[in-house]
Amino acid sequence: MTAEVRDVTVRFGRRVALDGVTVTVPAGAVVAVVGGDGAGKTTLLRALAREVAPDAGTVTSPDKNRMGFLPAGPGSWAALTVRQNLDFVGGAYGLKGDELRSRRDELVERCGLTAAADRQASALSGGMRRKLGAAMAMIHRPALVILDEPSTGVDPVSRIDLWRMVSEAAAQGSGVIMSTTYLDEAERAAHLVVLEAGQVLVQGSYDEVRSGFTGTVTRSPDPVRREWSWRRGRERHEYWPTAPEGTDAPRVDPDLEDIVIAVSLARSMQDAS
Ligand SMILES: Nc1ncnc2c1ncn2[C@@H]1O[C@H](COP(=O)(O)OP(=O)(O)OP(=O)(O)O)[C@@H](O)[C@H]1O
Repeated sequence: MTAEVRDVTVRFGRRVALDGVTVTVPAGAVVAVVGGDGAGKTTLLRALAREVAPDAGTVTSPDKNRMGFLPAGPGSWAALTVRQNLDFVGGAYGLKGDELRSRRDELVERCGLTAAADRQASALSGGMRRKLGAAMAMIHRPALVILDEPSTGVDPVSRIDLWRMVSEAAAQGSGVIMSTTYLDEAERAAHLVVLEAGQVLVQGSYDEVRSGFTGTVTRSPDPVRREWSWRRGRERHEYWPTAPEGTDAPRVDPDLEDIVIAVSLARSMQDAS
């Protein structure tokens, strides 16, 4: 195990950002954290990076110099070029000379920024800047890589670069935890954690999450209970915690998006009742 939060609660004033959350990041694995706005993703990552102290529970993570953290903000210095940003953080982590240069050049190439290597970070697109920030978090091959929405704003082709970097870091033994709003991306992770309102709704491998899902999802242009339905393409999907009633709409094999929405709907209906 590389890092873990166990029964962690974090409060900001009266707001509970994390409520009894337990998540483990194994060495060599990628853990994806998904959840809506305000679900607690950033707080979970900041707790692991030891930027927020828990009000209850325990956080186990490596020393600061064995972690790499891409925060929710820009994650790089606007006035420095791509190469200078990487040199600066690499140097801060003790890399120097040829080792630093070759690791920097490798990462510049991996994240598709070779043509932009001498451009200031302020002149990069939002997506390029996220990739640079992710590269900066990995330059020293840390035991734990923490990435807060590295792929937000990154185009679909560049997301492949980013995913390759993340997979390589895990293949070399780092534990990686990243938040993402893209559920297809989360499906690729070894382990996924779905947060809502500071609590873990479900977690496990994609197969575990799928096999633990109960109920039925149907599809039709006209759902029977609109409040239990959501748009998917031209139709709507509808969740039935037990068997469907009053419809012979075809069933669908739910993907992660269906599962996350269905489980959140069930939770919010339960809270409302
Ligand atoms: N520094 C803070 N001070 C006060 N409240 C905070 C602070 N940080 C987070 N919160 C609150 O804690 C809750 C969880 O926030 P967090 O940023 O962890 O969620 P998130 O899942 O990352 O959301 P988003 O995707 O919108 O960033 C929210 O209600 C948020 O308003």
